Amino acid sequence: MNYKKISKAEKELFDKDGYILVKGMLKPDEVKKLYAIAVQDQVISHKSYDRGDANGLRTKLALWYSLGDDVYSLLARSKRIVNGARVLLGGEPAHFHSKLMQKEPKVGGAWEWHQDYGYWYRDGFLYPQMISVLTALSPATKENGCLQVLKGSHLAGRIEHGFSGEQVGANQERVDELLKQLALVFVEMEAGDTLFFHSNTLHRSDANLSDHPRWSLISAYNLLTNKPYKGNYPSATAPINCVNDQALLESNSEGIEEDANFLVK
Ligand SMILES: O=C(O)CCC(=O)C(=O)O
Ligand SMILES: [Fe+2]
Repeated sequence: MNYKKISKAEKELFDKDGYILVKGMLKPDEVKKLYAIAVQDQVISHKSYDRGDANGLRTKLALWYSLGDDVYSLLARSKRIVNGARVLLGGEPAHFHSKLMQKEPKVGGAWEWHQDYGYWYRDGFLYPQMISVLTALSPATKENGCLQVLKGSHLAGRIEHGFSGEQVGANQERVDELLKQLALVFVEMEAGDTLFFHSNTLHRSDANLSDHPRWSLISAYNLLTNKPYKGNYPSATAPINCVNDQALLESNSEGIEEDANFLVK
């Protein structure tokens, strides 16, 4: 089977726009398997916490640091994803964390405009040499609150972030100015598509008021040399133990282990 590979042209686009969308990164069988496991995964379910938005709507998420042999981690460790991170970061990546986002019908909350580096700066990463890799496990549309990105906003550098309810958001005055100049793109995705975006790319999403869930897996990578100077994030300071792209389909894992190092809220 041939799997997608990030090309030089995609890297150039990423450098210019701050993101690239890779259609069909996962084969239909793979995303079907991943989603079926995710929705019945009791460990994910009880390790999840929620984040409220300004209207009190809540998105559930489970976040863990070190990668194991569960199917989600196998995707985050797969050659195609790690190689994508390597090409786009321009060097050897390490894995910071992965999270399973569960934006349920009618209740899934909105996310304020932010840069992921707005958070990670506080976690002790000195450089924005970091990337988010979001794979849609179910279709993402305008109706169910797909991700929105401001094209080219990564070139603005890190923007000041402050608390906005339970979330951390980018300075609104700057966001408003950038909104006048840059294209706002609704990133609609089919299940199995993957979006790579720069850690300084401004993004947000609307609440999911539709009848359809929006689930996604987001893995964050840093350049291995960009180790955090504080905190305890073992996987962010070590090379990734990569697996072949076939590993996901070959795995017998039923879900994530109870003792994975989850973020506990
Ligand atoms: O998937 C979303 O709607 C936004 C999530 C996000 O940006 C984040 O968790 O940093
Ligand atoms: Fe984000």
